[in-house]
Amino acid sequence: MHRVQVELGERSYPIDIAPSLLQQPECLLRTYRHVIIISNDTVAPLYLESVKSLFEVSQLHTFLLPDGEAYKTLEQFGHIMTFLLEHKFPRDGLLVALGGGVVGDITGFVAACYQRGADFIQIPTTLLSQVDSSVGGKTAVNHPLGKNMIGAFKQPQQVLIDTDVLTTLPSREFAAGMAEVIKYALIADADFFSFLEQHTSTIQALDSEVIGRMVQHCCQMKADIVAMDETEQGQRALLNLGHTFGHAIEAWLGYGRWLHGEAVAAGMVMAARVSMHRGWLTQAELDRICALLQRFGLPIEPPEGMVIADFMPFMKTDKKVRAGQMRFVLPTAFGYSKVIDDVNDSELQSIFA
Ligand SMILES: NC(=O)c1ccc[n+]([C@@H]2O[C@H](COP(=O)([O-])OP(=O)(O)OC[C@H]3O[C@@H](n4cnc5c(N)ncnc54)[C@H](O)[C@@H]3O)[C@@H](O)[C@H]2O)c1
Ligand SMILES: O=C(O)C(=O)C[C@@H](O)[C@H](O)[C@H](O)COP(=O)(O)O
Ligand SMILES: [Zn+2]
Repeated sequence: MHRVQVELGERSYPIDIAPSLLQQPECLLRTYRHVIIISNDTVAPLYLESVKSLFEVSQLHTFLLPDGEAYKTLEQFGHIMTFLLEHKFPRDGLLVALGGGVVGDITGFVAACYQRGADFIQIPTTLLSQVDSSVGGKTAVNHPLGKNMIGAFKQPQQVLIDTDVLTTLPSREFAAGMAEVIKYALIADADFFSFLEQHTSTIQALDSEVIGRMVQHCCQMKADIVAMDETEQGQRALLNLGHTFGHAIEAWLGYGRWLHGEAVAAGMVMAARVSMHRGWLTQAELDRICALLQRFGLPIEPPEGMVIADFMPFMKTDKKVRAGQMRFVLPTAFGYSKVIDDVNDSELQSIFA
């Protein structure tokens, strides 16, 4: 088993990573009298029984969301709240997020708000949620006018990552998770980029050892950044590489048309194009980024028909905007990124026209 610790003082917690972790009841840090598992109608038939058997409690209930990004909404948040109140869920109970990033983000937001704060644990079942969304405490729901616009920072009590669950994940979803994996390499780790290039086939074959190392590496990188800057006052914004463009794609298309990871992949290429325009990346480096994304079946262009003017309204209301100025995370060298605050409309027009 790999363990990564997120060091946040009294809000510190472990991330445990292992195959068959969900068969090991001793993986739970502490006991609760009342537990509510939140999942969806795709994941529950696969893993709900295993997760239920981890708990020995008098009160255990399950709430199932409809599946999909389109349901990461305030409306579903309201339905969960009603369910908790109807089941007299106490503030010292435990919420369990069993699913991908959609279930994790909405459950975390419920945990942040229910009676002003309840405990929750993350049991992420997609690659994307294992390497990214289950860690760091960003929780949210979407709004038609912007992605993750309503949310809170709320750290989980622990994160349980059973890498065996990836065997049932559709390949398109696995690829979407690889976009966030590649993101870590482009933020700060050129050696990790080479590792991913060298291990593409074993990763795609779900080699247990390679997947375990890769998930641990991403969780460690994210844990280190979050420990430095929990609420994104500075360095944490690096985790947003590709997201300023990517969130615009998701919102413009309508949530769920492109997967989050697909939008981030195309967004990272757009960010890399800005970097190349500024002389920070060579054409060969841009080609190398595109090649790796494409080997994992990810898009490297924005959706057909989406022009730079379509991005602008969303990018101008991105959460990173400060004093009215857009801020972008851009690679300033291969495997090294920075937050840049002097990109303007005309530069974007000239690159993407
Ligand atoms: N909080 C954060 O820091 C953070 C980070 C990255 C992404 N996100 C958010 O995460 C969301 C995307 O998460 P996602 O990519 O996990 O998508 P998702 O939660 O929609 O899950 C993807 C699909 O896979 C299914 N699924 C999940 N686990 C499965 C399994 N083991 N076997 C078979 N099917 C399975 C789901 O039911 C769903 O259909 C977005 O809303 C994004 O904004 C949040
Ligand atoms: O944890 C973070 O910080 C991230 O930015 C991780 C991203 O992969 C993730 O998609 C996050 O939800 C985006 O955050 P947002 O603040 O731009 O909504
Ligand atoms: Zn993301």
